[in-house]
Amino acid sequence: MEAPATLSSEARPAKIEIEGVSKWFTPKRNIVQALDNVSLSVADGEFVCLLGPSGCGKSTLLDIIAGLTKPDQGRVLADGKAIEGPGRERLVMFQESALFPWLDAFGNVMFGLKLRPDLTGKERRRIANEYLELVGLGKFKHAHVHELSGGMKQRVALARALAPDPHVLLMDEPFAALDAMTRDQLYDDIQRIWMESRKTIVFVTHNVREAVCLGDRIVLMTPSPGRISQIFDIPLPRPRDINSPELAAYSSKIAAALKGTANGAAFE
Ligand SMILES: Nc1ncnc2c1ncn2[C@@H]1O[C@H](COP(=O)(O)OP(=O)(O)OP(=O)(O)O)[C@@H](O)[C@H]1O
Repeated sequence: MEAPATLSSEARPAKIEIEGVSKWFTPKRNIVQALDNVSLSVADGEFVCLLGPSGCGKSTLLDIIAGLTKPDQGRVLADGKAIEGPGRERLVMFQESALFPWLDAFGNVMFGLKLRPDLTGKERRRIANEYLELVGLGKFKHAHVHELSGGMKQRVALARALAPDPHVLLMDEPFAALDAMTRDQLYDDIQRIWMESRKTIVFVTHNVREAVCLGDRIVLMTPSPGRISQIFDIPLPRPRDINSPELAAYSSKIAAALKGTANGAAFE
């Protein structure tokens, strides 16, 4: 099950190449090393989960891929070019949906489409409708944010992130604040959408089962400083059922590996 980083992605071209990335923060005159010499290649169309305890640098790494934060050492390439800043080809979806409360669902997705000035207004409206249908919210396009459940808000956020057609979708614990039933439904949806679109997805989580349900590979990270400790291939067929015994078997192996890391006991 365990595989070196280079093996599983060698057949496909690399979409994202993280090369020797280190990052330090200096809060209140302390020095925190968030990432230490992290290297990882993510293949085109691959679904990679970054898994690890709080503080191991998952979000920092995602922000660096997004171009929101710069590494202090090393570099990240997207399609062979150094990432200089955020761009519409790499969009982030966060734990909190960050929707605009004064807009309805349709308006929020249309806002995301401002990143596509190449499209006409008519095309943007068609695409916004298409993505709201894709996430199962066609009937709620005129619902305002306060009328939507937590799961529906995350669906709108997903439609908003997908509609501009990014090459890479970066997801930072997008389902962590949702109840288990809503999450299970979203696991089905995100797998269906990924299988249809074959976007490259980098997904941050501290939930082992979630990572096994979604990832082609799971990148296990350890804190202080943030490093990659192991990479697991998950060759289970899709769509995967988070409650299946096969998935539970993988989860328990990975959870055991986590127990060997600092704070490993804190994992679900
Ligand atoms: N802007 C910042 N200023 C100071 N320290 C930071 C900043 N961002 C992150 N850190 C520190 O860097 C380390 C890695 O943080 P990061 O948020 O990337 O970890 P994480 O694995 O995503 O954690 P969590 O699962 O809790 O979100 C932590 O020690 C954190 O306190």
